[in-house]
Amino acid sequence: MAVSTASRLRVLVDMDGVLADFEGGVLRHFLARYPGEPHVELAERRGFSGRGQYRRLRGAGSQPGALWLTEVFICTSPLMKYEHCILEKYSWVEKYLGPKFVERLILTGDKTVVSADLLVDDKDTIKGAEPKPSWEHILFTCCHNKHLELQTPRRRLQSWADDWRGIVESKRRSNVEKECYASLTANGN
Ligand SMILES: Cc1cn([C@H]2C[C@H](OP(=O)(O)O)[C@@H](CO)O2)c(=O)[nH]c1=O
Ligand SMILES: [Mg+2]
Repeated sequence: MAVSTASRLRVLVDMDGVLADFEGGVLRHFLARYPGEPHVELAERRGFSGRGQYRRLRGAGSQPGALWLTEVFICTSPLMKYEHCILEKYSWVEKYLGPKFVERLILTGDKTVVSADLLVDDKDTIKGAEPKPSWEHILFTCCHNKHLELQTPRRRLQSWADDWRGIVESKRRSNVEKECYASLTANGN
């Protein structure tokens, strides 16, 4: 049976804050390096930039999810100070997800130009050169974004225990419906 292209789904999965416990790692590192210093508990984190919140305070790992989606790529941005982080990201993916996923690792400073159906990402606002990215952004809940109220129709994935299959399947259904509608209107029906 021929499979329509609309039923094939490409999902981009962010790395820090979604697959890797970025916030927990930063806090553990901070506590080890600056014992006794004021710090921000994960329950108190607000806003994407931890650095900003620490600045204000001073007056100034891992949780790989079970992924068996249609076509999954890891889509991650390197830090501006990229010397170590690029190698570390590749090593992390190989260690926790295996060599097959190394081939599916996309490092980009601009996720809006990557083409996919879904992007699961903990950053609340994702901007770039493409004003209308092809993907729907699914906000992955993280300590820094859990208090944000999303405007309809934006959707969240609370954790990997949440219903990611439901999100993937609803996207697939909507793609198939769009394709059917397009072919009906193209045929003058
Ligand atoms: C500075 C900063 C970076 N990051 C992550 C996001 C990017 O990875 P990712 O795209 O995998 O989420 C990377 C570069 O900014 O570091 C945070 O998650 N929080 C921060 O405060
Ligand atoms: Mg992230």
